[in-house]
Amino acid sequence: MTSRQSDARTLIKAGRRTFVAGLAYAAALSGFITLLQLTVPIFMLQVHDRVINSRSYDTLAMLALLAGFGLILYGILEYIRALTFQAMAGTLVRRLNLPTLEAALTASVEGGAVKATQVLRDLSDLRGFLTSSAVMAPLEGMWCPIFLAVLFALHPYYGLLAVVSAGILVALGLLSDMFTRRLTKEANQAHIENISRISANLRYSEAIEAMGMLPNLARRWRTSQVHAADLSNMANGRGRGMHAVTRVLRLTMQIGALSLGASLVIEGDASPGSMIGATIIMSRLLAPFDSLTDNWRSWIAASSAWQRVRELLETYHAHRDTFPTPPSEGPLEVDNLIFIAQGRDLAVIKNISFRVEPGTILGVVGPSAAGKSTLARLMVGAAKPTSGGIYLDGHNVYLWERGSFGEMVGYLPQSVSLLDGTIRENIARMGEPDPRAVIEAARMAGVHEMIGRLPLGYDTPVGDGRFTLSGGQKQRIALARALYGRPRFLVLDEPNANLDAEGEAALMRAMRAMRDDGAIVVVIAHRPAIMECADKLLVLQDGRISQFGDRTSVVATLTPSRKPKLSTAGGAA
Ligand SMILES: Nc1ncnc2c1ncn2[C@@H]1O[C@H](COP(=O)(O)OP(=O)(O)OP(=O)(O)O)[C@@H](O)[C@H]1O
Repeated sequence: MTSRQSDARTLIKAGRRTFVAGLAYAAALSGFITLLQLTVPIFMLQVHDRVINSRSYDTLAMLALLAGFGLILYGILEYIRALTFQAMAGTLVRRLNLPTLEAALTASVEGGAVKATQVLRDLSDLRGFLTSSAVMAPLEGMWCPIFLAVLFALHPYYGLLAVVSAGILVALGLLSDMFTRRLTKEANQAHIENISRISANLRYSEAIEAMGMLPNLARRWRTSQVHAADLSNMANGRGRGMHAVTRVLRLTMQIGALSLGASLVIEGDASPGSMIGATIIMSRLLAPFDSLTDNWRSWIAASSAWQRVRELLETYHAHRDTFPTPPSEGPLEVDNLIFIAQGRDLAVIKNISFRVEPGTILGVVGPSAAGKSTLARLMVGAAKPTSGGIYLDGHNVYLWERGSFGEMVGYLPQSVSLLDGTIRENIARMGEPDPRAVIEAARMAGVHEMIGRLPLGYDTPVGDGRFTLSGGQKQRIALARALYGRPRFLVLDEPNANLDAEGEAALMRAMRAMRDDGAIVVVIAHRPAIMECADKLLVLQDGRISQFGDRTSVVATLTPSRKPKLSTAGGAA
């Protein structure tokens, strides 16, 4: 068992414990609530059998007082039970929120974005379920024997009728479940996949719009939607049918109870009061069975949601250090690093090792699909090495506590996306912005003046889906975000892809300033000009290091016959 799994299991166990403890407490409360539900039938029984016969107002007043007290207590306990579930839902979601979000992030990095979105939805559905009436239904059902005991005490026939009726309703519930369970599950799954697929596609709305792909997408979506709707309709149809049968039977049973009571009264075997009381108790007893199937379905849906949360946590819960580590002042060491992507056989990074001292700019070049971006992701701990490791001052970057690691690291990914917030918030990495540090980072990225020219300046809202900035502007703001707080370790993946000459010059100035400050700067680029400021060059080819050393000596060893293969390195020459 890996540590990642054991950590996730502790979390899952804690979640289950919270649920079971809350359920046990609520079950005990439900016992008292069930007893107090007898208030009205017992009151009616007493009024019929005592007050009407004795014509005593005193007795009526006393009974009304006792019943009032019982009902107030009932209301209070109901309220406490609802609060218990609310607290349980709150605790469960609070405990799982961050780990689930972290696991969802890891899943997204590893290509499981659709699954991740669904699970975040599942967590919120679980919260809804835990505060719904469906979760209470079995608790109420488990105290049914109290009602049964009272019915048997009133007359054995009432008890027998109740047992038979409850048995029939349970059998109907099971039958209904048997008819609908598989269909409901398939319909839910189809619906989830549908929504996830279309929301994933909507992120590429510009390409869809520009190339007129909507009709094709709509056709595909409609086909899968019709399939999901068919399954859902079939399951609902069967469920509703069974529900109608159950309801009719339940009402018939109540009529049966009243008829039985009437014949017992006629025979002199029971009092009229007991007839009224028994009918009410009978209806209370059978009421939960009415929505047995609906509640059952909610439980199934909740258990599937929990299953998905569990799976995500077990598969993607990243085991990292929880103690902050001080910023590194030491070298970057890559040690026998191998990376095999999930579900792939072939390694993307094939056993590479190198070392870079502080105060160095390392340029990484190589042909397309050589593994450069993967190496960048591994360096910043966004991907987990399959074996070997990457160390900063001797500490494993993947295991590093994320908060302290983030303070020390600047990363500009290949595909830049700004988060939903203002420019100021984005540069400050969505934390509390330090105005001086924000402006310093923006100046270093050469973007301060450009931001100043925007109508709302640093308060301009940006993020996916907002079209306020050009590609180059976004890239420079993302560069400022990477430079924020003068990180000791800077990884820039294609930072000049969208930059003009002025932007590129600012970028090189920033890289040199960081290097002179003692930082390690790793830069991946296809456009060669930027490699002029590199101290060392690493040529990556098919996941292996083909050259590594001082820029001048690496460039010198690149023979003309090899240059075309390494267009960027060749350019650097
Ligand atoms: N998570 C992953 N799952 C599957 N394949 C992956 C994953 N990460 C990387 N790869 C594969 O590894 C190879 C290298 O990808 P990478 O993005 O690192 O190349 P690159 O050198 O940065 O290329 P480019 O210069 O075109 O950006 C590609 O074939 C890619 O499909």
